[in-house]
Amino acid sequence: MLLHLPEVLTAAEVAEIRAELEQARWADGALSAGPMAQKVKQNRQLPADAPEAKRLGERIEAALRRHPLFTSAALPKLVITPRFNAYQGGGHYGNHVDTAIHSDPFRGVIARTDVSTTVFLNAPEEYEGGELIIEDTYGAHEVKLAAGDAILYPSTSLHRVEPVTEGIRLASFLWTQSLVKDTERRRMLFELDMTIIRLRAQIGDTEEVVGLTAHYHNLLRQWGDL
Ligand SMILES: O=C(O)CCC(=O)C(=O)O
Ligand SMILES: [Fe+2]
Repeated sequence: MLLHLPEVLTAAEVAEIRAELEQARWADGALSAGPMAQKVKQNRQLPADAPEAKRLGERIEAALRRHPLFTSAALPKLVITPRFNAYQGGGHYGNHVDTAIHSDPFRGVIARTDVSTTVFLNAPEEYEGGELIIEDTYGAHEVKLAAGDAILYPSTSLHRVEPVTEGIRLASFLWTQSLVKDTERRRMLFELDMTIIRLRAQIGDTEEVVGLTAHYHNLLRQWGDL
C-alpha cells in the first residue's frame, strides 16, 4: 500500500528545516549504502550520526507521530531517527530494496524496516526529475509531492529516485518497524480503521460501530508483536 500523507509539516516548519540544512555538513550518500546500493546511489546525505541530523530528525518524527494517517497506516513500534538527502546535477538513486535491518545511532537500537517514508522538503516546481518510483504488483508509481507532504510505502518494494537534472531535491527519509510486520495485514487494519472513522462520523457510536471497533482491536491483538 502506498499512502500519501498531506501536510505533515507546515510551511514554516519546512522553511526552518531547510535553513538548518543549508548550514549542515553533507556527505557522499554512497558511504551509507550497502555494496549493491552503492553502485546505483549518487546523492548527498547528512551523516546519520551528525548532531543536526538528530535535532532535525526528531522534528520530522514528532510531526509524523502527530499525523493521524501515519499512526494508523504504519502502526509504529519503533521509528528509526529520520535522515536527510539531497539530489542535484543528475543525482539519482537506482532501483533498490532497503536493507532489512537498520541501526539507529542515537538510540543504540537496531530495527526491522517494515515501512519506508519520504518527506518532501521542497516544492516540485523547484527541480526537474527526482520522481520517487515505487513498484508494486500494480506496476510502477511515480511520486513527487508538495513540500511538507510525505509518502509511505512497504519497505519490501523495489524503488528508485530518478535523476535530478535541474535544481535540487531535498527530502527526509526514514524507516519504521511496525507492530504488524505483514504488509497485507497492516493494509487491512488501516482500511478497517478508516471505515470505522467514517462510519462513526455518519451514524455515531452505535452498537455495530462499537462491535467493529472491538474487532479492530482484537485483530491488532492477534497480529501485533511488541
Ligand atoms: O530520496 C528518497 O525519496 C528515497 C531514498 C531512498 O530510497 C533510500 O535512501 O533508501
Ligand atoms: Fe530506499
